Amino acid sequence: MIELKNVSKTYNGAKKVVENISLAIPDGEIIGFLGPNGAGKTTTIKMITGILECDEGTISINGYDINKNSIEAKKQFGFVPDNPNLFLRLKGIEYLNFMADIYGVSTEQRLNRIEEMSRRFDMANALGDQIQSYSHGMRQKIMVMGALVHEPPVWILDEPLTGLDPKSAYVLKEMMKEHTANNKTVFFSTHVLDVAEKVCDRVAIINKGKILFTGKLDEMRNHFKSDESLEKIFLEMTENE
Ligand SMILES: Nc1ncnc2c1ncn2[C@@H]1O[C@H](COP(=O)(O)OP(=O)(O)OP(=O)(O)O)[C@@H](O)[C@H]1O
Repeated sequence: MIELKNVSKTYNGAKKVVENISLAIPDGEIIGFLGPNGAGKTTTIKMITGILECDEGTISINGYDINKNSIEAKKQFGFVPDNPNLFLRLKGIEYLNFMADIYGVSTEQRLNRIEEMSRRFDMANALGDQIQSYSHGMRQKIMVMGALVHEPPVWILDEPLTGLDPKSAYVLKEMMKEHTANNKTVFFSTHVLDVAEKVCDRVAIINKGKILFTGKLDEMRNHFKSDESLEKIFLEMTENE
């Protein structure tokens, strides 16, 4: 469970790019964070994960405040950033062991977990190579594997499906479903409506830093039909596919 209460953020004291957001992201459902480019998705995710501090409001993850009890809060989640070009000089396996070390995963647990994820993502033969030799999709997959190696209850993923080949996207979607079937949390951002429609149980729609809608997808469609400004955003997100 992730809870945001009255969260706001400005960069350099300028206009608020996130304005008074309140959101409850429950367990047991895949929640899509949907909005056009520049809407404030990444900024919000950076505040949830403690990379940025919010100017106002509070954020908690499974009850731990990300700013007041940050270590406990950070143990609760795995985070996949939108840019997978990180730790490029490490070999895949070195990166996974590094992440497992940070989160105190035992040797036996990490072996099982790495074996399972590399089989599902078809990465077993690449783990001995440096990440800089990987394709974009492979870099994304190793980031996902690193984020999930400690089996966090809460998954936070920023545009995780962009650039993944169809098979890997399918695998990740299946993993998200399995995770929420175990009553855990999956929160991921996308600017592509089609992705949200294929994966999410519920969506939260953000535009210009404000939450415009939260609810189920069929409710969203009805909402779009009856609201001109939402319809415009809907079109923008469809065009971005
Ligand atoms: N470091 C920064 N300094 C100043 N403004 C920023 C900074 N980072 C983001 N912004 C601005 O904040 C707004 C929200 O950006 P953000 O990256 O959160 O949007 P987003 O919804 O994730 O977009 P995208 O889908 O393009 O990634 C944008 O107007 C962006 O230009």
